[in-house]
Amino acid sequence: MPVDINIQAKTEVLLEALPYIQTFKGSTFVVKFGGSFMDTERARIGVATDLVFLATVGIHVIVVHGGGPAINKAMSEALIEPVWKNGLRYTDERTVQIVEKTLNENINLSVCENIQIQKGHPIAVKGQDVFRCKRLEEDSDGNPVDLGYVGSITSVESSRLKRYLEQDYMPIVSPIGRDAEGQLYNTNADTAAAHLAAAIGARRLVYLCDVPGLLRDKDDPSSLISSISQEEVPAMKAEGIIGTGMLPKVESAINALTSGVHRVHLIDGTMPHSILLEIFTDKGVGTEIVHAS
Ligand SMILES: Nc1ncnc2c1ncn2[C@@H]1O[C@H](COP(=O)(O)OP(=O)(O)O)[C@@H](O)[C@H]1O
Ligand SMILES: CC(=O)N[C@@H](CCC(=O)OP(=O)(O)O)C(=O)O
Repeated sequence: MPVDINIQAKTEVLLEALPYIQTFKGSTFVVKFGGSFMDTERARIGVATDLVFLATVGIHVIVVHGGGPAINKAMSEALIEPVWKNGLRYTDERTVQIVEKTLNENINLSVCENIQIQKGHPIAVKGQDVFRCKRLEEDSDGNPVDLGYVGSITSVESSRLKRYLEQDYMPIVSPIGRDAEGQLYNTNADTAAAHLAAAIGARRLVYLCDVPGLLRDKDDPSSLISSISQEEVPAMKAEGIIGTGMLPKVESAINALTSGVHRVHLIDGTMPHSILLEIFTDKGVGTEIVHAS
């Protein structure tokens, strides 16, 4: 009887995934779900399916979501003009209320709903119950900045998240912090995800964005860099290859790697099932940033 090529190819895909599934079973992955592509239903459902797949094969998944475009929209409705400095939103008293409401009441619940539709077990977690912050006073180069209620994360209270993981929930966390007095702070979601990955001892940190990964020329999708070591990053920054948008991801990636995360992935969240293709195939589809050798 002739062998069905289709069945053989499908079998090969499943078998290629087996060693990865065996290796990652019981590990923790932190996945940052960027706001830039959340408005596409296909992407939202595709990402949710992949996350539920990871959880079903025994990987503990924590999602940190963004929501920049939704915050812009809510600010515009409140007649507030967004102001950005080095990729961070200037956040006054009214804006921090809008950020909190948009992220916790709108985006977070929508991400939970999509996970639930795919038969996963999400649990909504307000970032202010996890991230301890102080006012951000310096940028990443050490220069003084005044961004209002933008927070710098000082610690992560991970015990609640660990408990949720033990109970097989998938925590969905917003990027908001608070200080000891209860003041809320807006934090960059990329930075929050990296702090969380480091604190929880994650094996992988995955950034989902709206580009194929780190590109040598950001306007040319074919210039994808498949793998780099953290020690190559300073030269790429100096050459101007890593620009606004990618900068917080790559800088946070380095901090996470330095704090014990094994590997960081930058992948295209709009590409159908990019998470599965990156994690469970030999070649991957995005960029991986690995420890200095
Ligand atoms: N070298 C680079 N490779 C890829 N993207 C880059 C690069 N430098 C800057 N970028 C920009 O970073 C953006 C991704 O970051 P961002 O818009 O903040 O996404 P998100 O909101 O999903 O976190 C890309 O859309 C791209 O414009
Ligand atoms: C301080 C700061 O800039 N916070 C971000 C928080 C949301 C975020 O990071 O969302 P994305 O991942 O979609 O960009 C903001 O206000 O937009």
